Amino acid sequence: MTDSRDNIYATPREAIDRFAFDDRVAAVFPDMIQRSVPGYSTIVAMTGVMADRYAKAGTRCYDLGCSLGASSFSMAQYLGDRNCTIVAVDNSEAMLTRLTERLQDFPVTVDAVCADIRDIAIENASVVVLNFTLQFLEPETRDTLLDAIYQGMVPGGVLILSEKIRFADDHLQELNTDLHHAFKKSNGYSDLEIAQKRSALENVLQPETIDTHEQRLARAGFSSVDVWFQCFNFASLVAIKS
Ligand SMILES: Nc1ncnc2c1ncn2[C@@H]1O[C@H](C[S@+](CC[C@H]([NH3+])C(=O)[O-])CC(=O)[O-])[C@@H](O)[C@H]1O
Ligand SMILES: O=C(O)C(=O)Cc1ccccc1
Repeated sequence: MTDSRDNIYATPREAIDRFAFDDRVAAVFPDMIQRSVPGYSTIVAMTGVMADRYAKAGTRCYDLGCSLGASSFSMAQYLGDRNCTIVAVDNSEAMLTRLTERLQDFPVTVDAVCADIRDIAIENASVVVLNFTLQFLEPETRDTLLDAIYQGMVPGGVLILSEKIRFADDHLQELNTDLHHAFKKSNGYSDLEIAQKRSALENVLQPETIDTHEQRLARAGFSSVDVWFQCFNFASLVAIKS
């Protein structure tokens, strides 16, 4: 299957609707995320490498906010012969429908669940992946989710948390926002597309600082926390439950 090119924001609009993971977005999602998130393919590929190290036989590996399952597919490459269940969760029906189609010819079983990640039980987890999902939750609900994830993990398990981040320092915030836009331009997005999508994401994607993430992870109980990847205003953290 060839992926369709994202031109959702290419033509001028009178009013910009709030960004939503609807059918139009799901149809172009692989192209959209690849051209919008610096380091996306590295983060997805290393999610598999880390799952290989941490996934314990007989446990579950959760992909929370899985979209079309990129992180699940990456983990499955390594866990094929291990007795692990991959649970992929997303509350967008458009994403889940497409994910289910993709799973038809896939040799590894992935349980695809259409639900809000705040409403599911997280149990017996050795790997939990939150790749660019927490940023879409209302900030006041993030602590409770992280607490539930920690409680549902086995000792020695890993959480991979990837996010768009903001900077407390105004100069760094401006610099990294500009560099991110330059990255998008170099990938073929016009100034209009960048500006219109930025409006659509206003109050929908709410980035936090790395400090805020690290403090929340520590409060939840994670013992070792590290930023293992960062490019401009995108970062990925690893957190271990001891
Ligand atoms: N409350 C929620 N419950 C469930 N899903 C949610 C919720 N809120 C948002 N989502 C889902 O989280 C996903 C975020 S995209 C993840 C990319 C993927 N991880 C990837 O590595 O390719 C990141 C991005 O678009 O920047 C979407 O599919 C939403 O429907
Ligand atoms: O495109 C952007 O500006 C982003 O911040 C990343 C993104 C990628 C895919 C969907 C929503 C946001």
